[in-house]
Amino acid sequence: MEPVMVPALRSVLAVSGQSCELSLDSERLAWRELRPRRDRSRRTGVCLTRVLQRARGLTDSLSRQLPSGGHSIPVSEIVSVGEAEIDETYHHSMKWEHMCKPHAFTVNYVQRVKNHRWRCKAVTFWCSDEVLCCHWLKALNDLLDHQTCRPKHLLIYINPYGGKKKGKQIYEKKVAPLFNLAGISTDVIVTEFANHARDDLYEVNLEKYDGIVCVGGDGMFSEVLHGLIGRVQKDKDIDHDNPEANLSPCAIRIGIIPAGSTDCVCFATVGINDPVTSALHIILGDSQPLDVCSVHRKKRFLKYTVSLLGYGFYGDVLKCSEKNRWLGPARYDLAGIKTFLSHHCYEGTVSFQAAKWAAGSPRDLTRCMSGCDICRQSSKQLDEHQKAQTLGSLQNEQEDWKTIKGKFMAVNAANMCCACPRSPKGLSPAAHLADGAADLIVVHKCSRLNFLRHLIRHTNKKDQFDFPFVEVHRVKTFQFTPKHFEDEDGDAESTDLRISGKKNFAQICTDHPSCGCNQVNSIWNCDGETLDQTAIEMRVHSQLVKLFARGVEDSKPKNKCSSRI
Ligand SMILES: Nc1ncnc2c1ncn2[C@@H]1O[C@H](COP(=O)(O)OP(=O)(O)OP(=O)(O)O)[C@@H](O)[C@H]1O
Repeated sequence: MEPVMVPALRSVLAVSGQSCELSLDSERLAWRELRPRRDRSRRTGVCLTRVLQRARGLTDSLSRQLPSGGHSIPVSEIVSVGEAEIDETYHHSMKWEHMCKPHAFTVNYVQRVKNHRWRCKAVTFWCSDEVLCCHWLKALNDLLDHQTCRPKHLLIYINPYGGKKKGKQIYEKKVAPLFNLAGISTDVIVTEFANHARDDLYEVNLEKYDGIVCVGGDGMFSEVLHGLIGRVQKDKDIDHDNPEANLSPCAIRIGIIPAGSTDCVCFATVGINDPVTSALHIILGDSQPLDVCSVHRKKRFLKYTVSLLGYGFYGDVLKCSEKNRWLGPARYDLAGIKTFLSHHCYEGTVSFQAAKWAAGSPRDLTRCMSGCDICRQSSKQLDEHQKAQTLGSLQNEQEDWKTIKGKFMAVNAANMCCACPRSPKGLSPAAHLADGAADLIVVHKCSRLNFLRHLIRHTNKKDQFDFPFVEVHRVKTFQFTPKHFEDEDGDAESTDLRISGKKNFAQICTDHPSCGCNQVNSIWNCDGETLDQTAIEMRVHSQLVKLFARGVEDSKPKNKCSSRI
C-alpha cells in the first residue's frame, strides 16, 4: 500500500501527567517525554501550561531538549483513535486544575508481548487547546482511513462445540469488543450443525463482506475453506471434480479465531493460538496467501487440505483417536502410543512431480517467516514456468513423474510446516505457506526403534529427514496407489475402504508377525479428517486463499515495528 502523504505534525501534549513531544508523519506516530535539562529530579514541578503555550503548533525548538524514553508506533498498527472521556477524578489527581477545560484523545495500538502474542494498548494525549486536539484527531483518523486493506464488515461463524465448547464466550469476551473498538461491523452466525458454515457460504451475498472469520478449530476452518473455495468455483463455473482444473483464487480473506482442540493453521500462520492476537491481525487487515491442495480420486473431488495429508502412521493415529473422542484432547496421546506400538507398514506406489520452480528445499534451514522471500521468489518462478508452459517451450511434463514402490510406515504431504505447541518445528520445518509446493515425506519400512528416533526428531533440533529410510521431496502433485489396487488393476471401485471390508482384511501382513498386523490399508488423514478413499491424487494450487495473518514474525526483527525509542 502506498503511504499517504500528510503534512508532518509535531506538538507538545501530555501523557500520564508528563509533557511529551508528539510527532506524526505518514508512517509513524512517536512521542517522548520532555525533561528539562537543568533539574530532572523536580519533574513534577514542570509547568505544563507554560510548556504548552511555548509549544503550541510546531515546536522544533523543544526537540532540542533532552529526550528521555520514547515510543514509536507504525500508523499501520494503530487500531483506532477517538476522543477520550475526561475523567474528573483523574484530571484532578493530575493536578491540572489550571487547564480550565482539558481535551484529550486516545490512541489504541498493537503492542507485541512475548512469543508472538499481541495486545491492544491505549495511550491518552492531553492538551488544553481544543483546536489542537481536533487537529490531531483528524490527522490520525485521515491516516487510518487510508489503511484500505482493513476490513469494515465481517461475516463470523462460531462453532459453539469446538474445543472446550467456549467459542461463543471467547468471541463475545475477547474478540467482539476489539472489533467494536476498531469500528468493524459484523454479522454473526452461531452454527447449528456440522457443515452449516460451508453450506451457508454457497448462498450468502459475499459482496457485502470484507472477510469471513471462523471461531473454532482446524475442522471449522476447513469447513469455511471448503465453502469459500467451492462458492468461488461455482460462481466462475469451474468444475472442481476435474483434477486438472485451474481453480480461481478467492479474493475475500479468512480470519481464524482459535477456539478448537487443534488450531494448527492458526499456529502456523500467526505463531501463537491466541484469540486476541488473531483478532488484532484481522483488524489491521493483514494478508497471508496460502497454498491449498486438492485431493481427487480419479475424476471425483474429495477434499481440500492446507496442512497435512498423511497415510500410514498419521492416518492410523486419527482413526484410533476418533474411536476415543470421549477422552478429549488426551485421545491424541493415547492414539499416538497405540499406533506406534502396533507398528504397521503399508505397501503401495507413490508417484510425484517435483516442483522445479520452488526456490527452497525441504532440507534447508530457511523457515517460512513473515514476508518470506522463498514464497515470493517461488511464486514468481512459478508464474514464469506457467507462461513457458502455455507457450509450449517446456518439455512434456508427463516425463517428469518419479515413482517410489515399497512398504511405507508413513506417506505425508505437508503443505506447511505443521508446527503446533507440541512439535514447534513441525512435520516439515522448512515447508512454506505460499510457494506453490508441498513437501512429500516418505518413511520407508523400518524398525520400531528407528521410527521412534525419527519421531523424536520432530521435537528436537536434529534433522528428522536425516535417516536412510526417510526421503523428502518438494512436489507440485503426487499420487498414491495401495498395493491391492495395483493387483486388481486399480480399477474396481469396490477395492476402496468402505466397500472392500472383509475381502482385503483377509490379506494378512507377513512383515510383522510379531505385532499381529492384519491391516492391509491405512486411511488418509486430511487436515484431521478421514478420507474414505485410499488411492488418491493431490495437487497444489498456489496461493488459492488469503488469511488475515502475516506469517510468523521474526522475534528479533531488525526494524522492530512497535518499539520504545
Ligand atoms: N454446531 C455444530 N454442531 C456440530 N458440529 C459442528 C457444529 N459447527 C461446526 N461443527 C463441526 O465440528 C467439527 C470440529 O470443529 P472444530 O474444528 O471447531 O473443533 P475441534 O475441537 O478442534 O475439533 P477436532 O478436534 O475434532 O478437529 C468441524 O468439522 C465442524 O464441521
